[in-house]
Amino acid sequence: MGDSIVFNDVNFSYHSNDLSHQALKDINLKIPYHSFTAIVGKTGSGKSTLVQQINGLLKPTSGTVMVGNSIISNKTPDKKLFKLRKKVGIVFQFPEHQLFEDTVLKDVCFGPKNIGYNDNDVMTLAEKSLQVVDFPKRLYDQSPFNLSGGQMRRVAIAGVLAMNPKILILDEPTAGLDQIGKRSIMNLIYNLYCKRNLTIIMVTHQMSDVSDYADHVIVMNNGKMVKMTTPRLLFENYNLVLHNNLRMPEVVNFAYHLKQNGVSFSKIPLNIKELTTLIVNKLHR
Ligand SMILES: Nc1ncnc2c1ncn2[C@@H]1O[C@H](COP(=O)(O)OP(=O)(O)OP(=O)(O)O)[C@@H](O)[C@H]1O
Repeated sequence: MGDSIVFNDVNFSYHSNDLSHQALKDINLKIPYHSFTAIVGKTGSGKSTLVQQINGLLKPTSGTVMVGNSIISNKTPDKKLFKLRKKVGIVFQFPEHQLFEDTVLKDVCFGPKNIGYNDNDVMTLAEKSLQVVDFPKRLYDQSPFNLSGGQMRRVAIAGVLAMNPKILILDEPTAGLDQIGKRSIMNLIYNLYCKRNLTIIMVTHQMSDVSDYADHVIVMNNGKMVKMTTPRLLFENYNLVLHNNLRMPEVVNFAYHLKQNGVSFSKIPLNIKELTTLIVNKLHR
């Protein structure tokens, strides 16, 4: 059985002497092994801060995070986190921030080399990972900074996969991509989830991705976890959606998915009901 992730009373402040501005407040949650968990919430609600606690990039100001048997607290020495970082890979919100070598191939080799694989294994792992993300061989010697947004995302994902993580964290993996690019990256992530037995944790503003791929969803607001639930139950609790994450494209997606999931509009307050009906009609025109 693989590792689950447990947060026990986690608080976090970027300025340890100023507890009036906590980025995370009293977080208690459990993410099961081999689940696909989406994290949603308004800008600044603490999503990125939350996921960075899982591989110890940020350590809780108080409380603990458990990943399997590994424990992360503010007392955990950095050298103890090395093993954990092999197990938990993060693809950051801006992939260009994690690419720094002068060619794609060197970039993907960096991770496995850094964690101690020998040169032959490094090359095998890097090439295999680039194949898995469907990255064209003719571009291996290109600078990663000359690539399109979608290709850069693929290289960043390959770089993390080359370290054979068990848990893959993706912070807004489709931000800034067009619809085709978004769909293709999401298909790739979902394939990895199914074929590699990974546990996936994905920060997203795309409600349709929550409904299409996730089996659990965490709603954050102002540093607190408002709810951990299933996408289905989230859709049924429209007020929860409304108060935590309302942006126009999401209303469209939610209206559409409410309809698809056969959720009764009678559960929705009248003004929202009118709005969603209007949008759904527009969608099907
Ligand atoms: N490096 C930092 N130093 C100080 N404060 C920070 C830092 N990074 C984030 N914060 C603050 O912590 C809080 C949570 O930020 P976080 O980036 O986790 O939110 P988020 O939900 O991921 O937002 P977004 O959707 O915009 O990515 C915000 O108030 C933010 O301003």
